[in-house]
Amino acid sequence: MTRFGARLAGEVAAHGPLCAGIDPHAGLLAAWGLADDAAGVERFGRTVVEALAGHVACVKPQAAFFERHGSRGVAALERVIADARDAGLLTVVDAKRGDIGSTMGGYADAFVGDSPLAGDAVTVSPYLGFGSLRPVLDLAAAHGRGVFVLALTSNPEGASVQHAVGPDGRAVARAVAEAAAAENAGATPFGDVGLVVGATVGAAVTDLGLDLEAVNGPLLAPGVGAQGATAADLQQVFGRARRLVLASSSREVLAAGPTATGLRDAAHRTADAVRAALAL
Ligand SMILES: O=c1ccn([C@@H]2O[C@H](COP(=O)(O)O)[C@@H](O)[C@H]2O)c(=O)[nH]1
Repeated sequence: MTRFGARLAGEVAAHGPLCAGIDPHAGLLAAWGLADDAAGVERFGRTVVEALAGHVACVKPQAAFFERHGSRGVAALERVIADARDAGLLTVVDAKRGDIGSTMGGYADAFVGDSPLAGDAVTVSPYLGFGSLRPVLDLAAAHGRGVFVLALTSNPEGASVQHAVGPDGRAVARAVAEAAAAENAGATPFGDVGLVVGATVGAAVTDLGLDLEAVNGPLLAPGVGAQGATAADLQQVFGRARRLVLASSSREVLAAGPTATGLRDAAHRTADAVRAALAL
């Protein structure tokens, strides 16, 4: 079994450091001529997978846009994940789950276990304490899957929690980064426990004393495109940790659909800009 980190490193080397989001917003569904229902989000997601398999390192379906259609929407998400698996395209299921450890075991089963909702990796929230993530970290490792832990999110509201300084004098985000680093110690080319660090966070990484190079795990960087960050911002935010960066862009790429050519061209353009900005 090849671990997630090793598989991701291979895909990034082949296709560039871009994870394309699959976010079937109501507005995008309308623009693509699709209904805002479970069938519409399924067609949307499957179209993106078909267009981008073999062209990007991974895709990131946003669970919320499928869940808003209830059980049929969840079934659509399962179908999109299955298509990606069949096409050899890595998936990061953006579910941002987090709960007390015993319940986290349920989420672990759902997203990194044997369930049809399991992709290659899942996003999780550490704000019930990093230790509450133990079930998902352990199950992901047992299945060769990955976990992306929210550290410095791309939204401005995140700072009120993530920049707060704990009793040990460390910012919350720094404590999260150090806990992830401990999970990845010694892994090559890097480990399976990544962080989410927005491309929009400016100088926060430096100001809060995060050593992202030491994390030695993939750094998922949303915010490129619709949220205003540019590829050039990645160099400033990530500095010496740039080999770990996996930029994420959803709306900007998706707006170029629904044709396969439009989606591919937009994804290639973004991946090329990211690669150039990071001097990879
Ligand atoms: O800090 C975060 C974590 C996740 N996201 C997710 O990314 C997309 C938005 O991407 P756009 O390129 O801005 O369309 C969406 O699924 C978010 O939940 C994020 O934006 N920031």
